Amino acid sequence: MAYQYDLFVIGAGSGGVRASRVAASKGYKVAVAEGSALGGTCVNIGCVPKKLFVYASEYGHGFDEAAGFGWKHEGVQFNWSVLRDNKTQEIERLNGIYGNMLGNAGVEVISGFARFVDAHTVEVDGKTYTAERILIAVGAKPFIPTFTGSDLVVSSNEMFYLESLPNKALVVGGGYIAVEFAGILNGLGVDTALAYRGEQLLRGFDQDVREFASEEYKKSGIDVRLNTDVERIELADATNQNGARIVHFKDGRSEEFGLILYATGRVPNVGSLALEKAGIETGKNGAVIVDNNFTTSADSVFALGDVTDRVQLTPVAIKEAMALIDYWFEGKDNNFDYDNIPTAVFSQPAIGTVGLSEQEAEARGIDFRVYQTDFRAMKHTLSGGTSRSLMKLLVNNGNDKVIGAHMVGDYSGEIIQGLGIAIKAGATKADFDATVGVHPTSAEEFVTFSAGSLKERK
Ligand SMILES: Cc1cc2nc3c(=O)[nH]c(=O)nc-3n(C[C@H](O)[C@H](O)[C@H](O)COP(=O)(O)OP(=O)(O)OC[C@H]3O[C@@H](n4cnc5c(N)ncnc54)[C@H](O)[C@@H]3O)c2cc1C
Ligand SMILES: NC(=O)c1ccc[n+]([C@@H]2O[C@H](COP(=O)([O-])OP(=O)(O)OC[C@H]3O[C@@H](n4cnc5c(N)ncnc54)[C@H](O)[C@@H]3O)[C@@H](O)[C@H]2O)c1
Repeated sequence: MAYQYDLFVIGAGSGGVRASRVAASKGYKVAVAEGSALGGTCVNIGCVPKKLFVYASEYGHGFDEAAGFGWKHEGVQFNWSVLRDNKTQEIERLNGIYGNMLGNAGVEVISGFARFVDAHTVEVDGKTYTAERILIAVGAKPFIPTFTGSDLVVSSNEMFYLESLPNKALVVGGGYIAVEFAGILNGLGVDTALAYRGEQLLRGFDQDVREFASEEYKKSGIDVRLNTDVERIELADATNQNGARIVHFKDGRSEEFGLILYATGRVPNVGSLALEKAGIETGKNGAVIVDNNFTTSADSVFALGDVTDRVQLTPVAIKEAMALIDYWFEGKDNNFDYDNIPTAVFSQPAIGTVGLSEQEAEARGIDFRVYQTDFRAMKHTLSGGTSRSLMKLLVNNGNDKVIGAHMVGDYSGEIIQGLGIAIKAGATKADFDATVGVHPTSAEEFVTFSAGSLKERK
């Protein structure tokens, strides 16, 4: 049977854009349907605008820190609408670049939300399209638990377009988005509380990193409240939908906030796809189940990125797209390696991490040692700031290979990328020791760890 397209991609986000662009450049006839803005979550309501907000909020501390270096600042003011609108302008510029990139590659962009008709056919706004292969790259959407007053909170989606900044905000959650936005709000001068229902923030990260980061967030001015859960929320004035909210916590306390952000996870965005029409199986939270070649239970349908709910990161979605391209064009069987993915949390201070945490290494039964240090970064000797940095290296005693690197402190995200290469390449502690440090930096600590920094493990 002749199909209209070799490939129809649903969703022009991180994974979908890469897959459609490269497939088209290799000769496939490709269409991509996008119901919202080109570039997906990362470009529009994720990584990029978030990082711009982080830069903006870092100035908040920067002005104070500059005094110790001789700068005098008076009458410094922050204007939210300038930041928000400049950010939106930049994002629109990027949307245009994505449109050009797809157009230049020969990809047909179809505006609208797609849904399945069968395993080779999709429908967008009443029009049907057939394709030999269909790729689901629809990403994820915020999950907010349902409770009394849950309609009075916002998700990260809305944070990028707020009419105004509140005086006082509550962020609920303990993952990437919660700590990043708590840092942004705090840096922009909002009185910020971060409430997490568990014992410690950032589940899944190294325990020392979690504890250290949590303390640093407190020092930076965030009111971190652990073991804190919300019971219900109501309007302070029932006639003012946009006014203050009263949060009733489960411990009986109540408090007023101008804004409540729920950052309680993201779930696959499959609701309107009619996956059952194509016989596509889903798992927990609706995640599309795929095999190691990103093939769903329907042979002609593939899925990657956040919709598969494995590792929700842009570079992972992009690498998965490239692996799928290799499978389609080179017949290469995939064994995508989800180990040793470097990642950064753009909180303030930032966290960079790659490889195993101490707890993961223990769970795997590895015989390993840990080098660890924490110190006041040179900048803060004059800034008056009390923040400290943490660095940690895990080394396998069996073969001397570095199996994990973790950092909390300025530039962690930048520093961890290089360490990711070293660990991926199988570098040993001896390789790290043989590397000349860059002085004076924080990063040089990673190549100067000596026996004196060995951590006593229980
Ligand atoms: C606030 C925030 C900050 C983040 N920061 C980072 C970061 O710093 N670093 C990082 O690596 N990752 C970050 N992420 C995660 C990153 O954005 C995602 O992992 C990444 O975008 C996933 O790519 P994807 O291709 O799977 O989906 P997406 O980029 O989400 O793209 C999916 C696209 O599909 C479209 N779509 C959905 N349904 C349909 C349909 N039926 N028809 C047509 N189109 C449809 C959507 O509109 C969207 O454009 C962040 C996420 C958030 C929310
Ligand atoms: N810098 C980055 O690379 C970056 C930044 C943002 C997001 N992301 C990606 O997006 C994903 C989603 O981010 P996220 O922060 O929304 O999710 P997350 O899974 O990292 O964190 C969700 C948090 O919400 C808590 N939670 C869940 N249900 C709850 C409930 N009912 N009540 C209270 N708390 C609840 C969880 O315990 C957890 O702490 C991340 O896992 C990450 O992969 C990456």
